[in-house]
Amino acid sequence: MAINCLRVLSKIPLSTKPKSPKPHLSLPQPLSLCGRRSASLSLGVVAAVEAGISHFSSMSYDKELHAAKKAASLAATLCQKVQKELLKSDIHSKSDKSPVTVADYGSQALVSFVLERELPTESFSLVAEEDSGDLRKDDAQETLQRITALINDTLASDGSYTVSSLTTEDVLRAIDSGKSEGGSSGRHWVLDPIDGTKGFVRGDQYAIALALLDEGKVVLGVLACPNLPLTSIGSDTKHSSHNRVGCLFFSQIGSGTYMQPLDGSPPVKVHVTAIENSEEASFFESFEAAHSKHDLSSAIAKKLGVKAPPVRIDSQAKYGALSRGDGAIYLRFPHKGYREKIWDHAAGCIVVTEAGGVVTDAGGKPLDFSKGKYLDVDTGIIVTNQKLMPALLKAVKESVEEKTSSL
Ligand SMILES: Nc1ncnc2c1ncn2[C@@H]1O[C@H](COP(=O)(O)OS(=O)(=O)O)[C@@H](OP(=O)(O)O)[C@H]1O
Ligand SMILES: [Mg+2]
Ligand SMILES: [Mg+2]
Ligand SMILES: [Mg+2]
Repeated sequence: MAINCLRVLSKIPLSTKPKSPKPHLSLPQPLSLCGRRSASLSLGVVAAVEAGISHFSSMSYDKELHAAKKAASLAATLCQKVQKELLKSDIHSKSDKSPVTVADYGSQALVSFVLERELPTESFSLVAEEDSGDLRKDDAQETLQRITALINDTLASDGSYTVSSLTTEDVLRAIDSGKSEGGSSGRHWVLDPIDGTKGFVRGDQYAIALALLDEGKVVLGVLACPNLPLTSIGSDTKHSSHNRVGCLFFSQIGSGTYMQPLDGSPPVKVHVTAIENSEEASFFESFEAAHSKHDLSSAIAKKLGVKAPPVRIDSQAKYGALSRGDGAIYLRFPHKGYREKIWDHAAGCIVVTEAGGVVTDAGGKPLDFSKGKYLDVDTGIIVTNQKLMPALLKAVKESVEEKTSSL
C-alpha cells in the first residue's frame, strides 16, 4: 500500500520561506511551544508570540533534519549488513567503470522511501547518484530481488513503518525518484547513497551523505559514517582495535554541527580544530590516488611546514572527521577532466562550515550548489579552519603555479 503512494517527482518550486533563516536557539530538541505559553499573557500577546514562533519554526528545518537522520541511519543499517557479508555478485560496474553495489541501490531506495514517508506534505525532489537503468535489464533480476529483500528486511527489523513488503517495481521507482536536476529554486534533497563505494568494497570507510538545498543553498546535512571510530582518527592518535565505530554527523544552517553514535546515544556539539600554526596541522586526502593528486597535496603541505603524514581515508568521512578536529586540512585536487558532483560535497560542506570551518575551491570561492548536479570548481576543493585558510590559499596558489610552469 505504502509504496504505491510513492509520489511522482515534482519540479514545482517548493519553498515559500525567506532565503536566510536565522540561527536556531538550540538543537537537537525541537522548540517547545508549551514552554512559551504563559497564563499571564493577554490573548493579543499570545497571538503575537505564537505568530513569532510559527514564523521561527517555518524558518527551521527541524522536521527535515529529523527525517534525514532517520533515513541515513536506516540506510547505514542496510549498508553495514551488506558490507559484513559482501558477495562478489553484490558488486557491479557502471558504464563509467566505477563500482556500484546492491547496498548503493538499497541505500538510495531506502532514503527516498523514508523521506517521502516522513515528509508526506512536502513535494519531493531528489538529486541522487544512482539510477535504475542497469537493474531493469533482464540479467539483473536476481540482483534486484536481493536489493528488494535487503530493503524489506531493514524496514521490518526497524519496525517504524507499517508497510506491506515493497515490490521490485516499488524499489525501481524509489531509486528513480533521485532523477531531479536540482538547481537554484525550490528545495532539493541531495544524496550520495554510498560515498566511497571503493572503500565500502575494500571494507574501509564510506558514508551515506544526505543534504537539503533550499534556493540553491545547503541548509542541512547528514553524514552517516558506519566505520568511523567515535574517537579521533587524526595522524597523532593511536588506533585501537577496541575503538567503537559508527558516527552520525548532522547540521542545520545556523545551528552548529553535532555528532552522535549511530547506535542512538545522545549527540555532542563538535568544532573544527582551533590550531593556528600550520606546522601543527595534519591533513586528509582521498585514499584513491586516482581521485586526487597526492603529489600536489604533499607540495602544499611542505610549503605549510606540515610535519604529519597525510591521513588517507575514503569518502566524506573526511569532512566528518575534520568537523570534530581530527585533522586541520582536507585537500582534494581531481585529475584533469573530472567534474565534481554536488552529492560528493553538499552534506560534508555544511557539516564542516557549521562546525566553524571553511570550504572553498582552490581560488578561494565558496562552492556553488545551485547549478544543477555538477559543481564547477577552480582546480580543486580545500577545507580548513578560518585561521589557517589565508596561509593555505597562498600555499595552494603557489604550488599550483609551480606545477603548471613545470609542465
Ligand atoms: N576521477 C575522479 N576524481 C575525483 N573524484 C572521483 C573520481 N572518480 C570518482 N570520484 C568520486 O570520488 C568519490 C569518492 O570520494 P573520495 O575521493 O573522497 O574517496 S577515496 O578516498 O578516493 O576513496 C566517489 O564517490 P562514490 O562514487 O560515491 O564512491 C566519486 O564520486
Ligand atoms: Mg560519492
Ligand atoms: Mg556513491
Ligand atoms: Mg559512485
